[in-house]
Order: sequence, then C-alpha cells, then structure tokens
Amino acid sequence: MAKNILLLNGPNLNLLGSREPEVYGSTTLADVERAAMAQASLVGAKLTAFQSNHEGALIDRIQAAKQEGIDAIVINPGGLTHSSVSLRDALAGVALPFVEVHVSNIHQRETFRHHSYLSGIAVGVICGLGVDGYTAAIAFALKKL
Ligand SMILES: O=C1C[C@@](O)(C(=O)O)C[C@@H](O)[C@@H]1O
Repeated sequence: MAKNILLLNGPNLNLLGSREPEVYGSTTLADVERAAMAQASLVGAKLTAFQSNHEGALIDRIQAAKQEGIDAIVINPGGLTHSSVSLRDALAGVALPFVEVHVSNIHQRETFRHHSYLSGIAVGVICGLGVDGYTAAIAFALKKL
C-alpha cells in the first residue's frame, strides 16, 4: 500500500471550479485537495498536494519526491500533457509509479488534446470522470502502488 502520495496539478488547475465550468465542473481545487487528504488519512496514508502554473516548478517537485520517500504520484498535468517532453522525462527519471488524471474526456475534445506525452509511461490514465477521477486514481494508488 502506498503510504505517501503526491498529488500534482499543472497549469490552470488552480482555476478549477470557475474555469469553463461546463467542461470542468464547479468543484474547486481546494475541495479536491481536501478530499484527497481525507481519503488518504482514512487508511493511515499521507497525501501532499502541489499545484503550479510553471513547468519547471512541477519538475522540481517531481525530482524532490524521490528524496522525500513518495511512493506514488497522481498527476493532472493540464495543458502540459500535450506539450511537455520535460515533464515526461522528469517522471521517467525518478521512476516513481504515477496515474495520469484528466477531469474532462480529452478524447472527446480538440484533436490536439488526444495525444499525451505522459500516458505511455503512466501506470494508468483516467479521463472524463470529472473530479471523481482524482478519487479513483488515489484509491488505486493507495491500494496498488
Ligand atoms: O488544463 C487542462 C485540463 C485537463 O488536463 C483536464 O483535466 O481535463 C485537459 C487538458 O487538455 C487541459 O489543457
């Protein structure tokens, strides 16, 4: 069981709840992070949450995760999903298991959202379940990673 989970959210996910609510819903990132921490503590695990609009800050956080004894990462990379080789390299570099989450179903949207640089090295990918995707990914990470 993963005892130490890192929940990462990339660019613009700080706007969850107010950003394009017809696509992303009305739940805020603070709500998501609070629920995620409660979900982990229910089984005696710890969850640390971090959001940044900056690619380098996310990469620094991923690199630090290894030293901090993180067992698994749950990440919604936002738009960096479709553009960032560096984020993929960081995740591959630390070799920590991770689940990729998208609130929306990226395959129902614009074609530029259909490709993810991360999915090929993720343990699994959840998209289109709204913020429940985070809950599902964390439950999986807690149980299996
Ligand atoms: O910022 C986001 C959010 C997203 O990752 C999602 O959660 O559905 C999907 C991405 O295409 C988009 O750039």
